[in-house]
Amino acid sequence: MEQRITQFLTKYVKGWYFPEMRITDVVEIIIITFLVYQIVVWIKNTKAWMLLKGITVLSIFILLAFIFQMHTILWLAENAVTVMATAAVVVFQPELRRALEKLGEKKFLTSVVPFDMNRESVRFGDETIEGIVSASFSMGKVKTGALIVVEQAIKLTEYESTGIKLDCIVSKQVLINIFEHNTPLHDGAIIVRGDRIVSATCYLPLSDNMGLSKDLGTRHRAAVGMSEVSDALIVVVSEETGQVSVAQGGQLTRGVDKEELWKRLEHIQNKKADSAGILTRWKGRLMNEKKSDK
Ligand SMILES: Nc1ncnc2c1ncn2[C@@H]1O[C@H](COP(=O)(O)OP(=O)(O)OP(=O)(O)O)[C@@H](O)[C@H]1O
Repeated sequence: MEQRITQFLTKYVKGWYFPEMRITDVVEIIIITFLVYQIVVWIKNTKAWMLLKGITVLSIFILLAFIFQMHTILWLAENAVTVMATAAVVVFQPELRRALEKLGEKKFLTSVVPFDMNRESVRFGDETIEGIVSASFSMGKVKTGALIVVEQAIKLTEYESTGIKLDCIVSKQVLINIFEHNTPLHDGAIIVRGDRIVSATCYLPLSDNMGLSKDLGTRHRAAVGMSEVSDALIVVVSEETGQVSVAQGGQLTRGVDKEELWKRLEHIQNKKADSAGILTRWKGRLMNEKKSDK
């Protein structure tokens, strides 16, 4: 294979210099390309994008200082590097944690190392999707605000504990009832794990993403914040406009329609839930719990 590549190159691209290439070099290039791409996507989707812009401006400034031999500025820059690197790690701790968690989620890792062999094949049923979609749009019609967090692989126990514990099957009626104005559970977010609502009135972390539209209030900021620190999909219904939006991976898609929301939920539906979850908590329907009327 390697010989054939070399022969081809020497035959058709004469006069060019090609260092000897082994298969491992090709694999290495592919891995590095993939890593660089992932880092660029990560930077683009987090506040690291702002940092990158700042670093670029600073680098240009230092380059100018170097060209014009401004020794004091160069000395300051040299000594500030370690402090700035430490500060960046502290500031970007949530993003770095999220990036490492994401690495652990990757399918290739689980296919190489079978960590969880007894996994469920479906995270939640179609009735749950139906319940979330129809409740969201019904609430949107009458401008009832709602915040629904659909948990994925990363367990949201720390956020669950900020709210009131629940244990009931997701249905359109239950969701509408929870978010009804002036009821004890309407404030904050609910967390959906599998087919069940496990907590209501939960407090979510607010995003400090400067790029978010200024007309968005704390409900939408909380949705984006939650999606920055976890892999959850968050459905937001605006009390002001009745619009249904979806936050995932730090990105907010505003004004989705029924089909789009259904597709987004369906996309995460078939990602497998981990076996530990199955052992410690039941997420599906109990024998005597019937499907709700739609
Ligand atoms: N950190 C949070 N965690 C969970 N829920 C929150 C959080 N912050 C605000 N909320 C919810 O959002 C409501 C306030 O929404 P606000 O009007 O500020 O946001 P908004 O994004 O403009 O949404 P809307 O379009 O519905 O008005 C609160 O009553 C509360 O239910």
